[in-house]
Parts: sequence; structure tokens; C-alpha cells
Amino acid sequence: MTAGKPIKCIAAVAYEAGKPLTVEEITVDPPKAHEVRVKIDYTAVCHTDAYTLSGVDPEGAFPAILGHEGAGIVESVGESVTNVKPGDHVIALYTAECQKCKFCTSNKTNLCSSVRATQGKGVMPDGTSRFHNAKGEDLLHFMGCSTFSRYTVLADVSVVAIDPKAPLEKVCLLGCGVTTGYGAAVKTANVQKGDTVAVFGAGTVGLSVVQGAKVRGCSKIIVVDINDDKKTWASEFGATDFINPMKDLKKGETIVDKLVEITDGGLDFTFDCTGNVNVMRDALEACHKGWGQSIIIGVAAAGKEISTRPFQLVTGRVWKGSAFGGIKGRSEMNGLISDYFDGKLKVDEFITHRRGFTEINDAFEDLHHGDCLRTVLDLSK
Ligand SMILES: NC(=O)C1=CN([C@@H]2O[C@H](COP(=O)(O)OP(=O)(O)OC[C@H]3O[C@@H](n4cnc5c(N)ncnc54)[C@H](OP(=O)(O)O)[C@@H]3O)[C@@H](O)[C@H]2O)C=CC1
Ligand SMILES: N[C@@H](CCC(=O)N[C@@H](CSC=O)C(=O)NCC(=O)O)C(=O)O
Ligand SMILES: [Zn+2]
Ligand SMILES: [Zn+2]
Repeated sequence: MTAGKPIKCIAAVAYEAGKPLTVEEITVDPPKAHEVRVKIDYTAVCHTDAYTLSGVDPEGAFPAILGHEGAGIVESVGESVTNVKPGDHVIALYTAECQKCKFCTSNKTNLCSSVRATQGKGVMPDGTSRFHNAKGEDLLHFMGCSTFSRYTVLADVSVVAIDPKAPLEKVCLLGCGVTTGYGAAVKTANVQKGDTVAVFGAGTVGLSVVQGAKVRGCSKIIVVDINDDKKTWASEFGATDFINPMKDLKKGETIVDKLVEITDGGLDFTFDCTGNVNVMRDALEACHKGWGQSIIIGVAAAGKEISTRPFQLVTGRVWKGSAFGGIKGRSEMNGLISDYFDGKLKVDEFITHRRGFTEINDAFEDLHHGDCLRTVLDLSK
């Protein structure tokens, strides 16, 4: 009934950096060729949404509809869409997978170039927006997803159909945080049985690295976080040790000294899940000489740069990065859903808060409290 027509629906609009979102009625245009319109049922708020809203994202532009950790049901598709159909249950993918570009066919990366340039400018691949406010002004898209709207339009390469038995109110988390951390451990780093691992930052991303390391049988999984309240979670997700650098170090001792001491020379793998460039340096320098690898996952603000003595790299430590855990969304998401059904991948455990969509600004507040991993918003409320 709605196919081919504009839809009026509720959305949360970020009009200005650093200001609360405005929940209001917007108009969502029908999908054009190679586009899909999705009714979003559930979305979580990721730290990256808060990062962009704060104004420190070099790609952040306003007014925009943020949100990228969402799941819903396809309402209609534009011409030439073959990978999904109306009624399919889908997860939005901020890392597209066209399966044709130089990146997708390289078998070296999950980064896809098909829509990334326009995605970074907040528009659809044809350079225009599908969102308009009541004044008729265009609203920008975000990360190719814009899940903070009851209806959104995505490029077909940015959508994956999933097993309809998967509960959308839970697996929406596979749209970012859980997949990112888990994939960073099992794909980007490809940690192995017996490896030693340190994870800096015990949010959803860091704790998902921990569960990946546990699945692979790593011998030591050390979580480093400045908040003691994260200790119980760390242990529940599989950490063997927890260090709070604010209180667990001797006078004059650094976190690098401590980690190197308790691991007989340093770790096989470390992961930054904080976005703090000083932590990124510590994570690299805590790696074992000769082979230790440090994976940067955290997103740092505009203008921030990483540094270390080149000698750290000369002597065999490796700095790597990971986006969306190295996971190719369209090819590999259903594998993660199977792991979830088989009890190998924890997802539900990250949902500490649930709210109606109109409470979205409270969900951003939740992020700043130590008792929150993810708040899932119900778009029907
Ligand atoms: N590369 C990618 O594909 C992706 C990157 N990200 C990025 O990953 C990072 C983590 O995301 P998420 O887990 O959602 O975020 P959270 O904010 O939930 O987790 C970060 C954790 O790090 C802790 N922390 C802060 N400073 C330090 C420090 N100096 N040393 C140790 N721990 C510290 C925080 O403690 P406290 O709560 O007390 O501040 C918090 O527990 C973010 O930067 C996010 O933008 C997210 C998804 C995908
Ligand atoms: N826009 C930022 C970069 C933000 C960033 O690094 N995003 C991550 C995902 S964060 C998800 O919560 C990512 O996958 N980056 C790869 C990409 O292609 O965007 C900036 O310009 O610094
Ligand atoms: Zn995210
Ligand atoms: Zn591609």
C-alpha cells in the first residue's frame, strides 16, 4: 500500500552538534533504483552516534538522522534490487558489501568502496537525500543507515536479509558493537588457542573482543578499564584478569610495565576499544617484542593522532586497525546469527536498558553511565 509513495513517520533529528535530538514527524521518499526502504523496529545507540552528535567527527554534518545499529523489515524496494524483497527481516550495514568493487573482490578487506564516498557526505549514492522535515528541508543520512527513523532508505548493498526467527530486538546489536569486537578478535587478529590478549575498554566492543578471545581458547584475557564496575562483566564474558590502571598499579609503575611483567615480556594481541590515542600507544607498547599485534578499534576525535617510537615497530610490534570487525556483512552476518542461536555468541547480555523511541535522548545519557552497555530503542513506542 505504501510502496512508491512518500511515508510520514517519526524520526529523531540531530539539528546541531552538542544539542539533544528533536523527535518529530518527517517524510521519507520511496526508494530509487538499487535502494531499499526499511521499517526499523529496533535500534541501539552506539558510542559512535554520540561521538558524531558531539561535533568531533570530521564527517559529521547536520541536520542529520543518526543511528546505525538497527534492524527491521523491508517495506519496499526500488528497481533492480535483487538481494532483498518486501517482508524480509534485515540488519542495516554501515560497511556495505557490493561483492564487485576492487575492495570486495580483493579478499583482503571488508571495506567496500561502492557507496562509501556518498555515505560519508550523508547522501544516497545519487547525491540526494530521501529524508525531509515538515518545512520541506532535506535531512542528511548517516553511515548509510540512519536507523533513528521509523522508516529509512538504504543502498541495497547496505542491507542483509537474516533468518526471520532471529529476534530483531536483540540481533539489532549485530549491526555494530558485538560484530565489531567479536570480528576484531576472530577475523582481524585471528587469535588462536593459547594466545595472550589484553583488551583496553570494557564497553560492548571490548567485551565482544573478550568473547571472541574466549571462543578461540586464549590463555590470558586481560581487561583494562578505569571503571571497577566493569570487572564483573569482564569476568562473565570470559576475561581471566581485570586491571584498573587508576588504582591497581604500584607507585611509578605504568600499565605497560604491569602488563609486560605479568605476561613474561608482553602480549600476543592487544585491542584498543576506547578511542583514546594515549591508550592506543599503551596498547601497542604492551605487545610482545618480535610479534605482538595491536588492533585499533576505537574512534578518535578530529585532530587526534597516534604516536610511538618507531623502534617499537622496528622491533616487531604491529599496529593494525579494524572496521566492523573485518566482517563482510552480506556474506557473513547469517553465520553470526547461527553462532548466536547455537549459544556461541552472546548478544542478549549486552542489553542493559530498553526504552521507547521517544526517550532517545535519555538513551544517549545512558551511555555515560557505567551501568550501561547498550540501550535498545523500540521504534513502535
Ligand atoms: N572500528 C569500528 O568499527 C568501531 C569502533 N567503535 C568505537 O569503539 C569504541 C568503543 O565503543 P563502545 O564499546 O560502544 O564504547 P563504550 O564507551 O561503551 O566503551 C569504552 C570503554 O572504555 C573505557 N575507558 C575509557 N577511557 C579508558 C582508559 N583510559 N583506559 C581504559 N578504559 C577506558 C570506558 O569507561 P567509562 O565508561 O568509565 O568511560 C568504557 O568502559 C568507541 O570509540 C567507538 O566509537 C565502535 C563500533 C565500531
Ligand atoms: N567518520 C569518522 C570515522 C568513523 C569511523 O572510524 N567509523 C568506523 C565505524 S564506527 C562504528 O560505530 C568505521 O568502520 N570506519 C571505516 C569507514 O569506512 O568509515 C572520521 O572521519 O574520522
Ligand atoms: Zn557503532
Ligand atoms: Zn564493494
